[in-house]
Amino acid sequence: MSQLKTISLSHLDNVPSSPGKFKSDKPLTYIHRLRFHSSVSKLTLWLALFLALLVFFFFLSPPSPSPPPRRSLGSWGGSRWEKRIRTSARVRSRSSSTVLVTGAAGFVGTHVSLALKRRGDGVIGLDNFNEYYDTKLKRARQEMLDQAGVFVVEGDINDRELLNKLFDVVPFTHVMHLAAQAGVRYAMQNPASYVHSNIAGFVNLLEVCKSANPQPAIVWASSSSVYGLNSKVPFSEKDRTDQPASLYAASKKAGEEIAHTYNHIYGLSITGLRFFTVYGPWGRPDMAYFFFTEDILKGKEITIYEGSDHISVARDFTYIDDIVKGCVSALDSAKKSTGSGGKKKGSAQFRIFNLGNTSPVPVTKLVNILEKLLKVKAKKKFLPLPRNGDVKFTHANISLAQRDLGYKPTTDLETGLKKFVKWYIRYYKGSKRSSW
Ligand SMILES: O=C(O)[C@H]1O[C@H](OP(=O)(O)OP(=O)(O)OC[C@H]2O[C@@H](n3ccc(=O)[nH]c3=O)[C@H](O)[C@@H]2O)[C@H](O)[C@@H](O)[C@H]1O
Repeated sequence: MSQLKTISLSHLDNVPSSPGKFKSDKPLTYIHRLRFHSSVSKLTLWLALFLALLVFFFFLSPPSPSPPPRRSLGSWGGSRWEKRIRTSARVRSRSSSTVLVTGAAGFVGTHVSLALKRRGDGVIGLDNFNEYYDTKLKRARQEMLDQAGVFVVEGDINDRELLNKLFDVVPFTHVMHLAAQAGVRYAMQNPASYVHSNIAGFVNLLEVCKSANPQPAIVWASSSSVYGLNSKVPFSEKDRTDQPASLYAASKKAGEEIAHTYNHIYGLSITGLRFFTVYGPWGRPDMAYFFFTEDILKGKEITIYEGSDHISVARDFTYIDDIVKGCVSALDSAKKSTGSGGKKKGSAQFRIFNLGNTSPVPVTKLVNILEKLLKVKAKKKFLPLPRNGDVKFTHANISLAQRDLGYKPTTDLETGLKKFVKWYIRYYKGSKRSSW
C-alpha cells in the first residue's frame, strides 16, 4: 500500500508542465508495465463513461423541446395561388398600402387585417396554424377573413423560400408582423417554440425584408412583458427593460434589439408596439379572461393569483379595437425604409410605443365583472403568484403613442368584456366547440 502510494506520488512528482517533455530515471520495463496498466484502466474508465453517457442521452434525458405541434402546411405556389395573392393584394386607391400581415389568423392579426382591408388596403395574411390553441378558432377566423377578401397563406415565417416568393409576387409597402409564440406561462413548458418563432422567425423575416426591393416599413408586436421586474409605474418607454421575468418577455426584448440592428445596418423602418394584455371577441383561449369565462360557465374552479399581503395581481387590460387603432396609425405614420438591395442609403425611422389602457384592474375585479355578465358565481381559489413568469402589475404610460400616433383608448374593461361575452356565447352556444 505504502509502495503504491510512493509510486503514485512519485509519478505525480514527475508530471511535466508540458506534454512530451516527460523524463524519468526509472527502468524502462517498469515504466512500460506501468503505462500498459494505466492505459488499460484509462480505456476501461473512458469506455464506462461513454456507455453511461449513451444510456443517459437515450433513456434518461427529457425529450427535446419543440415548437407547438403544427399541422402539415398547405402547399403553395402555382398560377392559381399567385392569382389569389394578387387579388388579395389589390388596393382601392393609389395611396393605399399593400400589407403582409403575419399571424393573420391570430387574435390581433385577424382584427388588424380586417380593418386594413375595410379601408381599401391590399392585405395578404400569413399564418402557420400551429396547435398552441384550438385550431378550429383559427380556421373560423380564416374563414371570416376569406369572406372579407383577405387570403391567408398557410406557412411559417421561418420559411425563407415562401417569404421570398410572396415578395416576388407583391411589392409590399408594409409588413405588420404579428406572428409570435404568445403566452407568458407556456414558455416554461416549451421554451424552444419562443426561440423558433419570436427570434429565429423574426430574423428570417427581417432578412427577407432587408433584401426586398422596395424594402417595406415594418410594424411589429412587442409586449408589455418587457418591463419585467421594473417597479416604476406607469411603465414608460424610457424605463429599463433589462429584467425580463419570463422567456416570452426575454424573446420580445431580444426582438426589440434585433429590430434595432436591422434598422441600423440596413435602413429598415421599424416600429415596435408594446401591447398590454389585449382582450376581446375572437380572443385567445389561453388568456385568463377567456378560460375564466369557460370555467365559470362550466362550474369549474378558477385560480386567482395573489401577490404578497393577498393583493390581487393587476393588468392594464386593453380592448382589441383600441389596439387595432394603434396598429393602423403606427402603419400610417411609418416612414419609408431607406435601403435597397440589402444596402442602407440613409438613417431610417426606429420607434417603440406602449399601447395600453392606462388603468390597471385587479384580476379579482375582472372575475367580478365576468360573474355579473355571465350571471354565474365563480368558484374561486386564491394562490400566491407562482414563479412562472407572471409579473404582479402592469400599467402603461401612453403619452408617446398619444403624441405620435394620436392613440387614445376609449374602452373600459366592463364595456370590453360585455362585447367579449356576447361574442363568446354566440360563438360557442349550441355548438360542441370547446376553446381548448
Ligand atoms: O401584455 C402582454 O404583453 C402579455 O399579455 C398577456 O399576458 P398576461 O397579462 O399574463 O395575460 P393572462 O395570461 O390573460 O393573465 C392575466 C392575469 O391573470 C392572472 N391569472 C392568470 C391565470 C390564472 O389561472 N390565474 C390568474 O390569476 C395572471 O397572473 C395575470 O395577472 C398575453 O397572454 C401575453 O401573450 C402578452 O401579450
